[in-house]
Amino acid sequence: MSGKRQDYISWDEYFMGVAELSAMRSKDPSTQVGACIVSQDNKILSMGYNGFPKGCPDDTFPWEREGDDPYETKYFYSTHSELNAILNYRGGSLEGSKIYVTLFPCNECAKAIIQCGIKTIIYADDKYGDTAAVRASKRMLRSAGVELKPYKATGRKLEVKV
Ligand SMILES: O=c1ccn([C@H]2C[C@H](O)[C@@H](COP(=O)(O)O)O2)c(=O)[nH]1
Ligand SMILES: [Zn+2]
Repeated sequence: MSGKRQDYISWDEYFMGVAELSAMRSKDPSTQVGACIVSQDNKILSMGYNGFPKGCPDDTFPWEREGDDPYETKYFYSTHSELNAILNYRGGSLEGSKIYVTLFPCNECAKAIIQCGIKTIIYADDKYGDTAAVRASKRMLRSAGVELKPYKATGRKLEVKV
């Protein structure tokens, strides 16, 4: 046999795969989200997943979605995957980069994405697409000229042995 392998994964499969793998680090019992920021020349710049900030332990802060008191729900505390990926970056500017996300970014993440100069979003799931938060997100992103690309799933199962 000669020549290169033919069944290697595509760039999109690679980066969405990294976003999916990042999501597997999330402790959120209902929705695990992962993000992978990539340069224009396909270098991985940063990654993130949804979770509580440093110093806010996973075992003492609440993971509940609902409750009489919002103080005891996760929403006040969880840092979204996209924001974590942006904040995790230590290299300078993210201007012109792309972000692969397993879930379409909310309005707060959209603001951060726009302001740090990310120009393309490749997203897998859009399960909250009908909510005001995601509609507002799309409104801002479109207005700011950020390209929104649904990820075209290939159905390939990526297996890693660890
Ligand atoms: O843009 C987003 C939107 C949401 N997330 C995180 C925040 C939460 O941890 C979960 C959503 O939980 P639900 O139980 O599905 O409401 O997803 C994010 O990381 N990025
Ligand atoms: Zn968000």
